Amino acid sequence: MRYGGPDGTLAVSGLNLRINRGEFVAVVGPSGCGKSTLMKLTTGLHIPQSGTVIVANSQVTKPVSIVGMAFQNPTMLPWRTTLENILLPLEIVEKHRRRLRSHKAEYVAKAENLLETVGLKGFGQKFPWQLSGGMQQRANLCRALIHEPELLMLDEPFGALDAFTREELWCVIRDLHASQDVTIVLVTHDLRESVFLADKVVVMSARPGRVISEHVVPFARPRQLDLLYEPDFNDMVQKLHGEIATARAAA
Ligand SMILES: Nc1ncnc2c1ncn2[C@@H]1O[C@H](COP(=O)(O)OP(=O)(O)OP(=O)(O)O)[C@@H](O)[C@H]1O
Repeated sequence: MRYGGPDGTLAVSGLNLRINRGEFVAVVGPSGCGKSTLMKLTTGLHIPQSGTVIVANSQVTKPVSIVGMAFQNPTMLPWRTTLENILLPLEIVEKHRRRLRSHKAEYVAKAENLLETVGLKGFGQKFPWQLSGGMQQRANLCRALIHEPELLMLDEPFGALDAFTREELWCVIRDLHASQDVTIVLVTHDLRESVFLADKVVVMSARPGRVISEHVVPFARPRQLDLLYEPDFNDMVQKLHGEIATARAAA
């Protein structure tokens, strides 16, 4: 995938990655290696000049509707309540749009249920600007999940949060993955986050990005935050750190 025409930036090249249904995969790598590009290729926001992207057995040629996305900065519409923001994707995805009109109460109940799951019970009527950064990020997750996506793409969703809020949200994501039949791809700079959450951590090379290694995370689920202090956990984090440092140096 190259941006900006034939002389533009080659963001990813020779990138091969297979993700199984229901799997939780974290993607890590040096800054600017093409992690976000990989997300955009997977969701059909960009179409590669060569190579193919296949999601749910179909080649991606346009934005994929079975996907939910959450990025670092929650872009909530300030004039809509949190609940109305969460319902927004349903107004966009054709399949849901018609149903939303006739079954509004059902969808509102679902949004309220999701708000409760992420610890925001009763906050649906607040406007986004009345919520803290961590609360907005939780609401952002609800919005990504409202149409029951089969694939959830998370691009640095907790990057802007303090360490405690981030760990709380790791647990929210962990529980969502355990309770819903959803495949999750998480792009992150935080190696502890990748090892705590994922089934498999994929390391990318420096730009143009390709996969240089894949590591199965051996820790049993459900994982508790105590795991962060286990020697085996820290060994794995350190190993990943070393690989990324080497990939950066090779650039
Ligand atoms: N729309 C675009 N137009 C031109 N170049 C782009 C565009 N988007 C990304 N790039 C370039 O492609 C390369 C890969 O970018 P990408 O955002 O995918 O990397 P990343 O690994 O997500 O970066 P970071 O770790 O800093 O978040 C970078 O050199 C970036 O400058």
